[in-house]
Amino acid sequence: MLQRDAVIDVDESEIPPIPFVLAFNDLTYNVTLQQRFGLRFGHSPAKIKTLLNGITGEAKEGEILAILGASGAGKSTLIDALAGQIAEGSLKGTVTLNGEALQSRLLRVISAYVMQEDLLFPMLTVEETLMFAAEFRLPRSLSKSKKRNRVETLIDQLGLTTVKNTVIGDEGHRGVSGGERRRVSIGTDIIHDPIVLFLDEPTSGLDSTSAFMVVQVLKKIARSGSIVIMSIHQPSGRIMEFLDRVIVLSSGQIVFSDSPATLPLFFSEFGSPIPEKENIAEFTLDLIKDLEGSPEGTRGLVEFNRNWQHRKLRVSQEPHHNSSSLGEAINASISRGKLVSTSYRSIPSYVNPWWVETVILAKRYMINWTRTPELIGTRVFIVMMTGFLLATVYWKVDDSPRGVQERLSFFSFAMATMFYSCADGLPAFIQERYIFLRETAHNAYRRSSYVISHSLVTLPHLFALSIGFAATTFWFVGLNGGLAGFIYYLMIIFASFWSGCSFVTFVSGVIPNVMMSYMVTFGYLSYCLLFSGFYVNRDRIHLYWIWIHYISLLKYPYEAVLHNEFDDPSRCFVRGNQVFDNTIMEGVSETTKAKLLETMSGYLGMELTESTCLTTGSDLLKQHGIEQLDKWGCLWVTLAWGFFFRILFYFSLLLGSKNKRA
Ligand SMILES: Nc1ncnc2c1ncn2[C@@H]1O[C@H](COP(=O)(O)OP(=O)(O)OP(=O)(O)O)[C@@H](O)[C@H]1O
Repeated sequence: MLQRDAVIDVDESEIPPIPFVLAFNDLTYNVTLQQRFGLRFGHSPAKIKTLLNGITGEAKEGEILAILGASGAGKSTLIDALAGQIAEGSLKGTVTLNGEALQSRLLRVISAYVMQEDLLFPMLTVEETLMFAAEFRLPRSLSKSKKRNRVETLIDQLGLTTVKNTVIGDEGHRGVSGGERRRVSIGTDIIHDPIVLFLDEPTSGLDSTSAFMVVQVLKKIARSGSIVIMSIHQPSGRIMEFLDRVIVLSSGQIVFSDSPATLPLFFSEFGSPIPEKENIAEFTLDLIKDLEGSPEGTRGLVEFNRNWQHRKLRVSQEPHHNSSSLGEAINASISRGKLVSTSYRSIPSYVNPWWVETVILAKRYMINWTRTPELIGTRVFIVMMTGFLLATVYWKVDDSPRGVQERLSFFSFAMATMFYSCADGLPAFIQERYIFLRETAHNAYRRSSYVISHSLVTLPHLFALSIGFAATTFWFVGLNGGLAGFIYYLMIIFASFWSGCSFVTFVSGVIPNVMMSYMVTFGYLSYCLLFSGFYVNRDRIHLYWIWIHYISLLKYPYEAVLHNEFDDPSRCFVRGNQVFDNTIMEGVSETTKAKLLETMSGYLGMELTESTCLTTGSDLLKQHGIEQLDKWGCLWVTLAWGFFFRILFYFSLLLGSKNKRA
């Protein structure tokens, strides 16, 4: 239940603000370094590396707490520790919000974590991107118009009004600028108006103006009643002015923790005054680097900071903020218009039922997909071009022994086309996988909804491709079975597309690297082709490789089309006349021919004439070892492979998205 609209008329000045205070005490995080296998004998003791060492501090509502430090100082680790991204048990110390320990379920509702990468659908506009985020994260009870209002407010807050109808863009499509993209990315994470916002280097990769604008937006967000905690590498002087508190880290230890305005005094008392006109952040980081290189290290500075903190505590008259409970603070903040449900403790894990999630996901996919006509066009072109080539190369194949051979090779190539043409989806699947990881990290939707919607949206497209390919090849190649044969041929092509694309989707779920997934896909599909039964008959495959024959995705559709082609008992492929026309009989005397005819008739148990059928379609199927499954069995198994890989895809997403640090 969302409260903003119910309390919109409350006079905010009447409600005493109860600030949120996030406190962390003595955070310590150690990791055991992996020992490499070497040539040394005996056990070498496991090495422990301390990434965070006794970190204590606090962050308050309305303020930005920035974590500074050189590369490797532990900034991201500290953000992860505060954001609950380190598995329980590995992190020592406490993190509390107004005195209450932050459980991961509570964190998921009241916080947001903005990662460094901007993982967004490239062909959606800024407004659409935020609207979909609203559909996933705002309660279902909230009307569409209220969700739209929230998006409009956010667009305004993020300074994106002028580009709200511009697409995000990528390498191949012009879109919003890098700074704007970063702000959209932040927007998708804060759509639910979080109390605590964590950002890992939100300004990295941006020019100074864009970085400044991002921090300006963060300041606005903090002022609207949130705690903003971010890591930042080297802030400019202008950005430093926006920061309320700064924690400077060196090798996982705090070397400074206070308002940035006190940095000059701090360093002056430490004995290293900051020269005038020097960038404070740059000076700080350079000094730390120098100290880290000295034999003493930063020990002196750590100690000096500890004394500085004690002195400050003694002098400070500030009342302690943790006096009000989290519940009181949240109620007060809801009254002031914060978009948090009063039932935040019992909020369901997902805001929508699975079928709504499936529909929203499908809609988003379709919008993004239909805006990349070049990708759709390339795939259609490749499939249709292959169909056209096959139709012309195998034009009206006859039933002679050579024609039979050509039919077999046509089927083998045609079925492999379905699988290879699915591989073009690999990069897109992999890119989308990262968006999926980001969104499911905060329970935007169920993994199962994603898998279902992903499967459903591909079906119409695969069906259209199947019709195109089947229509171009069936009649021109002269395949058997009339309309019923065509319908079956269409079904098996569709089933092949389905199983091939399911396999490719599964690979993209397991291997996040594009090149590696291409290699695995093509490697596996070439083994499928080799063991499909076309190159080597089943009865000629060695026993130790026979299992590949059975897991070959191509075996079943290949056998299916052969059944469709050769099952007809009225068709004959070798007649008696072909025996006599054969060049083997050239120069053979009529007496010998008559003798031979008599012997063969005796062998066959019937009179051999020129019209006697010597090889029927079922003989051909037997010769090629295709007798284990009938045509419908082959179709069902092909379809079942598709479902099997979709289920594996689901499990790969389930296991692959447990992304907390150990
Ligand atoms: N699982 C791990 N095992 C061993 N060392 C680790 C592990 N995770 C992080 N580290 C090390 O801990 C240190 C701190 O890492 P962290 O990513 O927090 O640094 P950072 O200050 O955010 O750096 P950057 O600005 O480059 O992102 C680094 O030296 C890193 O190599």
